[in-house]
Amino acid sequence: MIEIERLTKRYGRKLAVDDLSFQVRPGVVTGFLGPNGAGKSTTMRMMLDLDNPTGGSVRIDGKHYRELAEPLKHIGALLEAKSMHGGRTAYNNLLCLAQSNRIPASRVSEVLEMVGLTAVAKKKTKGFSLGMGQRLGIASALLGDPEILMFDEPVNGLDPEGIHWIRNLMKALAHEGRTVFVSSHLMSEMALTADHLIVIGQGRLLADTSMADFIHENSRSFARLRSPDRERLRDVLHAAGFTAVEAADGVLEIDGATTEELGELAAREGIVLHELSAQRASLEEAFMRMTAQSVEYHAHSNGAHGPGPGPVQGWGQPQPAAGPRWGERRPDEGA
Ligand SMILES: Nc1ncnc2c1ncn2[C@@H]1O[C@H](COP(=O)(O)OP(=O)(O)OP(=O)(O)O)[C@@H](O)[C@H]1O
Repeated sequence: MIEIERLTKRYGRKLAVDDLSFQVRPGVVTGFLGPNGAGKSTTMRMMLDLDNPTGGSVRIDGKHYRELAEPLKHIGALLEAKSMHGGRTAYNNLLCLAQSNRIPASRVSEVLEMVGLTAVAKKKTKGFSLGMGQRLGIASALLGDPEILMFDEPVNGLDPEGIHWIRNLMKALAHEGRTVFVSSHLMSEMALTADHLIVIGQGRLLADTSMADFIHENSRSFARLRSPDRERLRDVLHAAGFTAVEAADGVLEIDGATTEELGELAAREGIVLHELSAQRASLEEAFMRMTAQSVEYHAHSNGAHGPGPGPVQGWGQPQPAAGPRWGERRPDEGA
């Protein structure tokens, strides 16, 4: 278990992490999300005692990192900018780490095998590809067989097979009862991997919730109906008390009705349907709605980014209906 309490980090005038409190629990994969510059890496560095907090604390299994005698046996981490000694072989890089934590040398071969690097164990790491470097970083995280694992952007540089492998590895580690904390910019990947989410924006906690609730609370769900008899369908829906909105492709979109209700209504009225489908936003859309107000860097473009944000129900308080999204201009930015 990782416990973050009132964690704060200030760099000069920049408040990178702002009074952040949350816990990362064992047995599930917890995703760590936030727009660029939200403070994720700073938070992760403070978790590993690589950066000193301005205020607040991090506890790893109830202790501060520096109180852990052999930290690799408690927490293993893959950080984005993991530095390995390029002049050493993969094996020797891991052996040095193992020796400093009184981990038997036999474990080095074991973790190299686990990450698929046995064949290049005796090669110097300076020639490693990004993907091989990631695998070696993951091997170093697994070295001490720790109960807590932290991965910052683990799929960076991995090919589809590698992405599949790391996804299954994280799930398996969580299934064994370990604490798994992972950050990623790849929303589709996060949606497939994480059970729980911690979302931050501008250093502050925006959400601490299950994946399912996050998507449910931050997205519009509606039904799509397509019929060659659209006008009559619209009248029938209206008479039944449903509001149908016509989308650009001529499909009717109806909020607040189940596909069962709508299908049965159409059948009763003898209306042919060519499509009847339930629509639910992706994690990416939900994330963009949730974090719209806290995106630090905005690209200047004409912003072709799918459906615009509608009213959002946040955590106990209503969020602004339509904030700037990635690729959009903020109202105060002028032409
Ligand atoms: N050493 C530093 N000195 C000054 N400012 C810093 C330093 N490290 C981070 N920051 C600032 O703190 C904020 C948080 O940065 P951080 O790298 O933690 O964000 P992040 O969520 O990991 O971003 P990204 O998704 O882009 O990796 C940013 O505004 C960043 O510019």
